[in-house]
Amino acid sequence: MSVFTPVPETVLAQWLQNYAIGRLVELKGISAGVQNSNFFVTTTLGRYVLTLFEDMPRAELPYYLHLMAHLARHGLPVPAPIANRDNEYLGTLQGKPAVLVMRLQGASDMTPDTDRCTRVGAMLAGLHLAGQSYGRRQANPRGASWRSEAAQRVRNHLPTDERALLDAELCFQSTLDCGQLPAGAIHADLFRDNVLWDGEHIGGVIDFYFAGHDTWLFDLAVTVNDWCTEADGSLNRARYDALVQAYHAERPFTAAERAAWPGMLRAAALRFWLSRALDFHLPREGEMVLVKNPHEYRDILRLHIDVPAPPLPGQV
Ligand SMILES: Nc1ncnc2c1ncn2[C@@H]1O[C@H](COP(=O)(O)OP(=O)(O)OP(=O)(O)O)[C@@H](O)[C@H]1O
Ligand SMILES: N[C@@H](CCO)C(=O)O
Repeated sequence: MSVFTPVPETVLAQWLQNYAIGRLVELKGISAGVQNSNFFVTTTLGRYVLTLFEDMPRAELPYYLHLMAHLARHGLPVPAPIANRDNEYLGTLQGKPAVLVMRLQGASDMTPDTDRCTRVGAMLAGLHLAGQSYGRRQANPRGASWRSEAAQRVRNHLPTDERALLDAELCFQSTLDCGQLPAGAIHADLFRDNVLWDGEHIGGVIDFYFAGHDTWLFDLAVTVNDWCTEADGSLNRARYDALVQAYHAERPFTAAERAAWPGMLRAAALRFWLSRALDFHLPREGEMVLVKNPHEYRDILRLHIDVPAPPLPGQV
């Protein structure tokens, strides 16, 4: 259930008068999603998604909304936010920050084939290149400093073997120098459930609410860890090759990126192990978070340590 704040039709119909998108025809709560309240909204002029932000600080929202607008303007299948009559993306509805975005076509695919991995790799490279001209900057909210701080909060709740793994990994991560890696606006959560497929095409890339400024390689590692792993955490070589080669064809890897890659796959696995372990061991009272299995990402991390991924393509 992911309508945490109900919106009566009469209230929405009134609120829509702040916009130039016609009159309300239909309002329907969306059952997927665990962070915010989402609704499909149909008006006499089109189909939209309404999001009420439940916990996110209002001051951080413009970065995400303007990034979505920027990427949509560059032709990426990203939902463009709708400006109201005051020319603002962000409004207030039922006391919560609220936004309307375009509703995109398609449904997510949790068992993608190599063709779909190829399309995702190429799209991610395009997203990074288009993001180069985005003027705003906000740090990755789950970047290296968050990871150190989250590890300190969770470590005493872990069993001994996991604590040893965590300590060793933090020590390893502290030796990595990412200063030479190309960076920019990244999605940072490009999991399979955040891509909508419309036939063979990507109809939509959604959920930009973990986006921020970080290395492009970190974004690729997050994506590979979700799209190219088997249930036991091991890499599926065919999907891996498809995704990284398609990315490389659009935005060739640098020598520094090829050297940093094994450590970056580990950093990306650590990020989701930590966020899931925090939600599991230290659930925040009053926050509505669906707890995902932390062991999945602990195991992906272990496998990256034991069996380093094949090198990225490019000149050695
Ligand atoms: N622009 C859009 N066009 C079409 N469908 C959308 C759009 N935005 C969201 N959806 C649908 O709403 C569902 C929930 O959205 P989303 O995943 O962004 O929820 P959330 O709670 O904000 O985030 P989280 O993934 O962290 O739970 C998606 O699975 C998708 O089906
Ligand atoms: N993609 C995250 C959930 C937050 O969007 C995870 O699988 O842990």
